[in-house]
Amino acid sequence: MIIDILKCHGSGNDFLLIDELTKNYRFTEADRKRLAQALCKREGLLGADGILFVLRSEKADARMRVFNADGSEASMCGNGLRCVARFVCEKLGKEQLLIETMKADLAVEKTADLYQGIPTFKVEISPVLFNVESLPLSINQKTLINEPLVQLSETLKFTALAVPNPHLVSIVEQDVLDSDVQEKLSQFVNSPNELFPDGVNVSFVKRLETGAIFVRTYERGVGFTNACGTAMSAASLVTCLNGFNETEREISVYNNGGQVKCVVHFHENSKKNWIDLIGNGTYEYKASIVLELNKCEEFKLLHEVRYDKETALYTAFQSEVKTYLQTVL
Ligand SMILES: N[C@@H](CCC[C@H](N)C(=O)O)C(=O)O
Repeated sequence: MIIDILKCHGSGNDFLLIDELTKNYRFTEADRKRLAQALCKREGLLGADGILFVLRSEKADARMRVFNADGSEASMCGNGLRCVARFVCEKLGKEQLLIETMKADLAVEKTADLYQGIPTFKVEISPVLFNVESLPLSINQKTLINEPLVQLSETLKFTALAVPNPHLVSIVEQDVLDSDVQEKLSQFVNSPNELFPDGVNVSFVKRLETGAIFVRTYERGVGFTNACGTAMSAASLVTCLNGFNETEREISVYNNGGQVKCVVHFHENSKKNWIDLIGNGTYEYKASIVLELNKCEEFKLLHEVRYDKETALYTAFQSEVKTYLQTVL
């Protein structure tokens, strides 16, 4: 069969988007898993952090399913949702949409360019859950908010939250960021272990200045990525809880793939808490691949159309971010 692929990224967190909104591919669950494992391989012809399947929805404008590079399905993907927001907005000729995801229907909209010429989208990250069962995290307490988790570290403090995919966030200093602590700890919690039976996305956060943070994430099912949208949203919220940033105010979140903005809407007794994640949805190329679904690894690339202009604009933005980061990290 022939499958059309759109290669896109949000903050350098890159995806293969497959359109099932206007095309009838009819994948089984096993096909989706195999496609993710085969097409996302970095040493292969395509390579990506995950696949975004865009489907029809009965209750929203479209539905997004996200599969990590290892074939596991995630409940949410913030950077991916921005790419899906752009794709569906352009298909339907709209600027505001509702996208169905595994656990919530989320509002997305086109917004002012983050940097000249960069298509920018604001997406809702919710629900926000602190009860440890929602990750799940197996400890004898209801929540873990800026507290030690001695099984992982004797010195670091962690916050565990689901937005709604699971995140473990620690605010650290530069020496810890420069060390191999994050990699070792992330590999442990993402291998069979009793603390996080389903694994967890692990983010280390460095405070840069008021209203600005740097976030690096080891993603469940992938490894270190340039950026993780739900992690940057979760990290922004954690810095508000720690009193470093303020809710309802824009926070610049820097990452190894660029920068996004987050606005945290969180109030202790509020019925609904959420985070606005604002950033690019950049297209890299369109391609068609030929494969047999039971032999996904053996696919052939038919042709490619590249989006050179917008890719170049994003690269210019990234160099500005890198220059800034060299002065603060
Ligand atoms: N990169 C994503 C999150 C993708 C899913 C994650 N690896 C998980 O398994 O929860 C994002 O931008 O949020």
